[in-house]
Amino acid sequence: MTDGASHRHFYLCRCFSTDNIFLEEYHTHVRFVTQQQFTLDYRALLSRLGCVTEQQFEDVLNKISQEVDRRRHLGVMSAERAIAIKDMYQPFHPHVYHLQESYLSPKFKQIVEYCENRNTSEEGLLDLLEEEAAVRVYRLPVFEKSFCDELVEELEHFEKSSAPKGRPTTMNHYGILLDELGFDEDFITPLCERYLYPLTSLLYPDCGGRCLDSHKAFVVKYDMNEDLDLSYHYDNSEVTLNVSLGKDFTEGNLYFGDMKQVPLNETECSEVEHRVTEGLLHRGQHMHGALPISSGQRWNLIIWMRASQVRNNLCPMCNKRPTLVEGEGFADGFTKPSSAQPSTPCVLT
Ligand SMILES: O=C(O)CCC(=O)C(=O)O
Ligand SMILES: [Fe+2]
Repeated sequence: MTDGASHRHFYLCRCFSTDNIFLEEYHTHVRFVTQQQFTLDYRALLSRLGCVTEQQFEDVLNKISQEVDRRRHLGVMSAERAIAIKDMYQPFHPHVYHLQESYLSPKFKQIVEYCENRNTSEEGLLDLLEEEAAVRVYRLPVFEKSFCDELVEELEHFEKSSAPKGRPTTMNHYGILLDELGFDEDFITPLCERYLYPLTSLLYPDCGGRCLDSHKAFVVKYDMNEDLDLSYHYDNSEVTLNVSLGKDFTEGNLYFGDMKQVPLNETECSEVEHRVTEGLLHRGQHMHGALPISSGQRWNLIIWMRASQVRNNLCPMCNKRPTLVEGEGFADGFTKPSSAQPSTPCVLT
């Protein structure tokens, strides 16, 4: 990452163990600090959503307790899995772990080259991009098809192996955490630094697009017998890239509403199609979800890109100044101000 960010220490916000706990059955996110607070805040709402009996409420409390437990141990468990994977897993296509120019679509490289020129402008870049699929959601070619096929083959091979596997996010059950599998250093980090940040700098200067310094990368998978869709949410990112890798699928469009501050009843959604090899760039706080696929299998590469300078002021998940707690690796992208760090301000325009 820029300024040697990979050697920096990153943190989580304390809200990670209390906020945004997703209750699948009720398609809603909740906050749990104490049972008393939770009952007061959510009993009536949950009962309107169908959680009526004592037993149902008890089940909800148990689910929350399991999720909180999972989150508390997540960093350590993930680091342990990464070590075990390195130890026992034999990659099928070892070369896909190292980003090469030949994996990238020539048009993508041309767009990035444009961004690196001296006389660039957002307008000039928008002319080169495929389309603005929804407000400030940009479509662009990213990979060559042959690379997408090999990457999915690699991921399927990993899925079938006996190596330990984590869950990409609280909301996705199926998919792969790419840092655990060893994609960070030679693939995701160079993809971000060399290719994506020049783009985000021009497209999202107001959301930290010029000072992105860490990421969380994962692959989500939808299958007729597994997850079909994804509920409406915002990401734990400043800017997200979502690339369709295949395989064959029908439906499963993304839909975008408004920024998370806008009330739902004032929101109109627009649907955006996934096209294999192409990526969609969007603001992390732009609410979105995925419609169910109606056949096949859909794999997407998701990169949540984060700007410590933005999130250090306001945690995007609890909307408060973050209270830092220790985490592993890039954690959730928060940093402690330190005199040892260069203090070039990231200007938000
Ligand atoms: O299924 C998709 O394409 C969207 C996934 C997504 O929004 C996420 O994982 O944050
Ligand atoms: Fe998302």
